[in-house]
Amino acid sequence: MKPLRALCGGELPRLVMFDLDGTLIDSVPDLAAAVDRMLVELGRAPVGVEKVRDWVGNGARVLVRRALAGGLDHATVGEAETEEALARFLDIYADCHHLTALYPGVHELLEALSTAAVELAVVTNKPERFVAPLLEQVGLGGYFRWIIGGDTLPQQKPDPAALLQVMHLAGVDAAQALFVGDSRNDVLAARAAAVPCVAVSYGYNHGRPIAEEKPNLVVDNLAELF
Ligand SMILES: O=C(O)COP(=O)(O)O
Ligand SMILES: [Mg+2]
Repeated sequence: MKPLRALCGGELPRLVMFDLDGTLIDSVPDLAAAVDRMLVELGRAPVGVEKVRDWVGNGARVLVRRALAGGLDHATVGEAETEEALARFLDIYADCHHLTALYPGVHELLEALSTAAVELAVVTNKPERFVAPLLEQVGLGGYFRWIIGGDTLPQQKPDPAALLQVMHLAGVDAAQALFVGDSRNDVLAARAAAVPCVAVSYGYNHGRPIAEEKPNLVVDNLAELF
């Protein structure tokens, strides 16, 4: 696991925290199906998977607001409209997990890290209630000691609060930890927590190359890490 050691001062990290959507799982086909069903129920036109791919990354509430606005800028969407649509979306998405799949290399990396007794966590902006069932469904049920969702704490990424919380629970400082994500929010959260950040090139970053955010390392497949 040479690339991991190189990022953590020559030692293996003691804790690796992972983003979920776009990093471990390709969840956009299901998220898009749920967004489109919500829009149709509200009497609007569906938007399709490519648009939704660019709108994921700031949690369910922002995703729904972007869908209502038809674009990234959702400032004009009203509160009552948001609440009604969000309730529908959460209800629909709860039954919409059959298209979600693991990315290549994920299972192998998690297996290698847990064999090396590295602690693992998920830090996602996705609502917490969906995380454990999804991990179970894609065969990652047993790997993660801590799961922080987008509604677990008052703050979401890019705020570093969730990363700091997991490091505190694990008794690990920033130099012994690593964060792996796919979006600008992940790189910013890791930087604010002073944790080295690996970014995957295949995820969801509003259609922009993640290298622009200057993570410590970019990989095309997580298997490159070991
Ligand atoms: O639900 C989202 O918006 C994205 O979640 P993520 O933080 O796992 O990428
Ligand atoms: Mg992500």
